[in-house]
Amino acid sequence: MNGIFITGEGPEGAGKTSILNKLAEDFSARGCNIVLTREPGGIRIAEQIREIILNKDNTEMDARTEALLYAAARRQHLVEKVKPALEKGAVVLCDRFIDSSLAYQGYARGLGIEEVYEMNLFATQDMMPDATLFFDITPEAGLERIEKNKGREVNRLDLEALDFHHKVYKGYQILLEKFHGRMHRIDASASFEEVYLAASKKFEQLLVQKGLL
Ligand SMILES: Nc1ncnc2c1ncn2[C@@H]1O[C@H](COP(=O)(O)OP(=O)(O)OP(=O)(O)O)[C@@H](O)[C@H]1O
Ligand SMILES: Cc1cn([C@H]2C[C@H](O)[C@@H](COP(=O)(O)O)O2)c(=O)[nH]c1=O
Repeated sequence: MNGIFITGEGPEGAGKTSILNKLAEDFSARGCNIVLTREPGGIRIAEQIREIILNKDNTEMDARTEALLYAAARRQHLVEKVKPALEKGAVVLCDRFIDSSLAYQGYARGLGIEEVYEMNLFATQDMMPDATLFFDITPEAGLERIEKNKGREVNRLDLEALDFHHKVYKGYQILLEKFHGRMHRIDASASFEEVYLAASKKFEQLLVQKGLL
């Protein structure tokens, strides 16, 4: 593939969406071909699956059903949007990807990181991101930001107990070790300006290395 596939990961309220939006805006202005997208979603079918997964009324959803739905949305999004963009040499910037499944379904839901990884590799045909920016924040601090953000709709996973969000955080720490070459930790507890500076520095480095900037 000619482009580069970069994902943003982290617990709820880490600031991923805000930072990725600004990266896309600023680097597009510098002439980069940025495709900003998200998971679950980014295309029609995956947005429909998102509605099912995140609907607050779907409290009876089984953990494996949940994991399979995320993987199904991922598959469709990858073939329909991500791969074609990469083939055209774009910088694909995706808000969450496989690591979310490993942290949330694999570790926090207790399905097993390796089991969920295997199932997702079937969905992606072994495709993984080139690099991942991990926005590191404690669950308490992230959830506090979300509470202050009155405009944001609360989804089914936000409503999980604090213990679940602690497990998600622990899951991500395991992934940081497992994928230390790919995942780049960014301290997301700092001010927006400081977090953006750290993220844009790393992002720029990745694009330069790939010859895309
Ligand atoms: N560094 C920061 N300091 C304080 N508030 C921030 C910071 N970054 C983002 N915020 C605010 O925190 C809230 C959550 O940010 P954002 O939606 O970008 O996080 P997120 O990681 O995408 O969350 P989620 O994954 O739960 O959707 C927003 O109101 C945003 O303006
Ligand atoms: C891709 C993916 C996501 N999740 C969870 C993480 C969040 O709680 C929601 C997505 O909401 P956001 O506001 O867009 O961050 O879904 C997950 O559990 N597993 C996944 O693979």
